[in-house]
Amino acid sequence: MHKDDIFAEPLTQVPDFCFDDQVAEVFPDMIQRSVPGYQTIIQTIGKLTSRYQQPDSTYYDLGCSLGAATLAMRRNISAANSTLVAVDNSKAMVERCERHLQVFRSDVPVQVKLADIRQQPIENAAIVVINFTLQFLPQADRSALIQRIYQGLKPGGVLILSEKFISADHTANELLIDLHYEFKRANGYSELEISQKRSALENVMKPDTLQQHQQRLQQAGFSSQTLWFQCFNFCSMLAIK
Ligand SMILES: C[S@@+](CC[C@H](N)C(=O)[O-])C[C@H]1O[C@@H](n2cnc3c(N)ncnc32)[C@H](O)[C@@H]1O
Ligand SMILES: O=C(O)C(=O)C[C@]1(C(=O)O)C=C[C@@H](O)C=C1
Repeated sequence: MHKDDIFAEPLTQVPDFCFDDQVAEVFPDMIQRSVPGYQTIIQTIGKLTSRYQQPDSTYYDLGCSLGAATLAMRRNISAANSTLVAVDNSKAMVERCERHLQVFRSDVPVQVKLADIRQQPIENAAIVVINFTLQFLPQADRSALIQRIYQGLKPGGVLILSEKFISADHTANELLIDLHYEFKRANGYSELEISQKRSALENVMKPDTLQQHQQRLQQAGFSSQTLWFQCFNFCSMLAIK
């Protein structure tokens, strides 16, 4: 696995973060060392897939990157006539995702698409996963996507939404951010790497509060929702149609 040292040297100007070749190359190491509970979330997406699968359905992974969640879903689908659709608008990610999926054999067909998730039709879905991707959409576009997902889910279908979040409570917010930085330090990132990555993400990743997410899911029409994972300022939610 290639080590993420993208922000290790001082940069005169830190460019906006983007999912280019350089990031795609180190992504497994980057996400593992940056997102607390990432492995737990991926494994649980697998468990939730075996629980909520339905025959004759489509499964979506929106913002699939290298396909970690796609693979976890695919490994756990046994229902007849299932199809997976994995979507990402980074060419570097999609190319690697396709190669990655070919390494493991499966009878469940996967379509990997280079596209904007805002344009991806959602139809006949048993499960839709958006793992740490909604946070990269302009805030004004988030509700429309969640509404389209709701409409594209079958009755009993589920949305699994993982996000970094902020807290409206200033003290709590500072604490969770600080604990996240401590996690990064413990995983070998230097102060310089942490601060340059923060600058790179500042303009491109705008996290919502948990309340905003919960309200958005409710307004879309989901009959049931729960936070099933939280570690520091990272969480995953499940919403059922
Ligand atoms: C943090 S990564 C997602 C990680 C991945 N879901 C996983 O579980 O390993 C965010 C991904 O979303 C993609 N992305 C961001 N905005 C997008 C958009 N509008 N349409 C499609 N993909 C998008 C990026 O290219 C990137 O690969
Ligand atoms: O490194 C951070 O501080 C993050 O916010 C982590 C985060 C994410 O939440 O998606 C941001 C970008 C990288 O793609 C991987 C993880």
